[in-house]
Amino acid sequence: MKVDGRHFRSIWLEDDGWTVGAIDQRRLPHEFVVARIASAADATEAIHSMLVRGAPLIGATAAYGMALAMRTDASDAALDRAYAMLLAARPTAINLKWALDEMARLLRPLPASERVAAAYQRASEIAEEDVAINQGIGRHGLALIEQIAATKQPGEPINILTHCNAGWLATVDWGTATAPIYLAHDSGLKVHVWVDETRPRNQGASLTAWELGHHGVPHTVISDNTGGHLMQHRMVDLAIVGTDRVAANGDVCNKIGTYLKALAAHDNGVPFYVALPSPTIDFSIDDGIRQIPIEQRSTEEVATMTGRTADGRVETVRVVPDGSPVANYAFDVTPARLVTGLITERGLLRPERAALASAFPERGAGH
Ligand SMILES: CSC[C@@H](O)[C@@H](O)C(=O)COP(=O)(O)O
Repeated sequence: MKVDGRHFRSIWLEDDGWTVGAIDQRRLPHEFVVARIASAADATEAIHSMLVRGAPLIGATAAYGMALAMRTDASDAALDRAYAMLLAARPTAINLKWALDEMARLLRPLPASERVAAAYQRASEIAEEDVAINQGIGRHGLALIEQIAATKQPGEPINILTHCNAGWLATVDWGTATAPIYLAHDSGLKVHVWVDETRPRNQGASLTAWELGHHGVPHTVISDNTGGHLMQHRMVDLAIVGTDRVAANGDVCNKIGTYLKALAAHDNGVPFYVALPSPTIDFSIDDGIRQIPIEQRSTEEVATMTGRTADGRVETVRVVPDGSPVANYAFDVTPARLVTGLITERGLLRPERAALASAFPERGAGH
């Protein structure tokens, strides 16, 4: 997508043909800084520190991380070490394991002399596939938005609520939840997005609002507790969120607070859709609530807030009294029964195993 007239993806191979560039998402929206990833350790740290974040982008970064590892040492032992190190970078987004498994399955049978070129090739394909998948999600989600648009009076906006950042910054390009929104906006539909701020790291306020603003999509940032009120007053036509892992039974894991939005949507008859690329499906588990590992992050994220002062300095301040215990659960799981539908690259699906398995037969059970 465009930033100040220049086309950017969230991650790319640099012109030198081996280092990887990425937008440092920890610095947005205050500063636009490009980071250089030059080793598997750099890639691991980029994922762990949330320089890059969002399930599909974590997967693409890990794939490039494997390629960087092979460039240094293409032995079996180095492959195993890089796999284990990258896998441990973050626990919840299954795209990380999916991408590492893709790389390992390809590289293990090859002689060491062929591994570097093959790894870079597959990592670039994974990135390109993500872009194509998101465009597919966009087309199917656009049809949904068009249906709602047909029920509106001329000039009346379609109000879409989203949580966290499932935009182009969370993927290689386009985003998952935002792909239908960008296509709808670009096709001339009058969309307006309610952007949940998404404490504690404020991915909505810092990243989604930044993206939508740069693309000219009308939006309003709201505190995380506002969605229920808006839904009661018919101010939300549709909710679309992203996800970090969908269990085979259709349970959806996403950024903390998603479950509460789904409950409010259910109570108010608001359609609640989840946009996902197929690598986000974990066919190996059947109970998202009990089986998906929920990342617990530093309590500092809850106890502090970072922002820009009036004179332009970026500062972090404490908002919790010294001595008060703090907990920081980063994700929650929305049960499939609260999900109206899944927007995938192969169309809208019911959140259940049979629908997922028949849409993605090549994934089989457990892959
Ligand atoms: C297309 S991204 C979907 C999810 O990964 C996104 O909504 C989310 O929860 C990201 O969490 P984050 O902790 O910022 O990596």
